[in-house]
Amino acid sequence: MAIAATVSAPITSSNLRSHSITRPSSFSLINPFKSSSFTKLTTTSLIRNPKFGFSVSAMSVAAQENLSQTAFLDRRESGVLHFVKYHGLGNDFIMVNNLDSMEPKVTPEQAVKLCDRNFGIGGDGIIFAMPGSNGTDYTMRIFNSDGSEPEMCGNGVRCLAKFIADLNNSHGRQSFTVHTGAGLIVPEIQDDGKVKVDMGEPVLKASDVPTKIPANKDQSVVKAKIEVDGVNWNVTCVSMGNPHCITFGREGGENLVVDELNLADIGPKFERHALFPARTNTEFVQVFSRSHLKMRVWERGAGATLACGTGACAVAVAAILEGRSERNCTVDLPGGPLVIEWREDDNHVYMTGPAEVVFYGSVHL
Ligand SMILES: N[C@H](CCC[C@H](N)C(=O)O)C(=O)O
Repeated sequence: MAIAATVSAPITSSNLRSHSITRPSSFSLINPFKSSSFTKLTTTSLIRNPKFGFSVSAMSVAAQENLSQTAFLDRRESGVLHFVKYHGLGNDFIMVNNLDSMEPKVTPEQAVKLCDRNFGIGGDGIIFAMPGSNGTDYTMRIFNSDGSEPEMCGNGVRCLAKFIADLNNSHGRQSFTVHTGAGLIVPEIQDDGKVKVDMGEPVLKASDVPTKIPANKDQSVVKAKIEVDGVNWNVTCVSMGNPHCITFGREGGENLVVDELNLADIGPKFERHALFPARTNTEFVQVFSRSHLKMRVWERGAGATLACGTGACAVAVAAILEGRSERNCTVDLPGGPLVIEWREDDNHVYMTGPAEVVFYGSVHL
């Protein structure tokens, strides 16, 4: 599959005029950053744009049309995938409008190539907005950047909510019901543009996480000990639809200083540990106070990411189970903070955070 990505950055007609034409090309560019309307650029040449360090292509500006910014996603050219890039605190996804089918438009093998940050678009995963099922508004499926398919993605479902609003050209407070591998998930776009997500109930039963770590009397794994590469770690295991192994430190050691960890070394050893039959996401946590935690994450199927929404939820649950945190807390991730609440009355976990569009583009599959 040859990927020839056309990428549009925050460009305006002014900075297009200011650059010399370098070589001909023939692909269409989307300028989604016009405030109220959609300007379709047709191109016959490539313009090098030193301001953004990569090429944009534009030759003439077609008449402005009052279409949604994502109208180009409706264009159908065989072998071309139109997408929108979103991120949630730097955990970034290629978003695909898959509303016309329950079959993903991209295979797991293609997802690996598209997520490659040198030879593809780049991303921690690719997310498909699909028709609803079991009475929900939508369905979300996701492929990790290694091509594996997880059950759920917290940052991703916030991005999905904003993507759907974009597709519908709808604004303001709105919520959707989304069917996922973790069951029903309900994201709500708030007045300030952040997204609050009802992430459902955490799963604590060891065999459902799943983990083979010997469980407590109540079938959960809380403050258990596992040996990883000759070191004993204290861990608590939680599923948010996907498996999470949370550690606040080594056995007998002081509290973790997470910035000192070599994630690339220790992360894969947890991810592929024999005690996690479906592999696991692993969160390393530092406690600042009973309402303020800091974490780094090595994600199953994606490696070290800047943020993990299900991971932040699992961390809050583990901290509460270990008596380290209140039910409302802020979890600092490398990409920014998430606000998490594990509500006693419905046992649901709620996560609030941002989701931002980065660019629109099209690639030849
Ligand atoms: N890599 C994860 C899925 C993405 C989770 C993360 N990005 C989030 O925001 O929850 C897994 O295989 O379970």
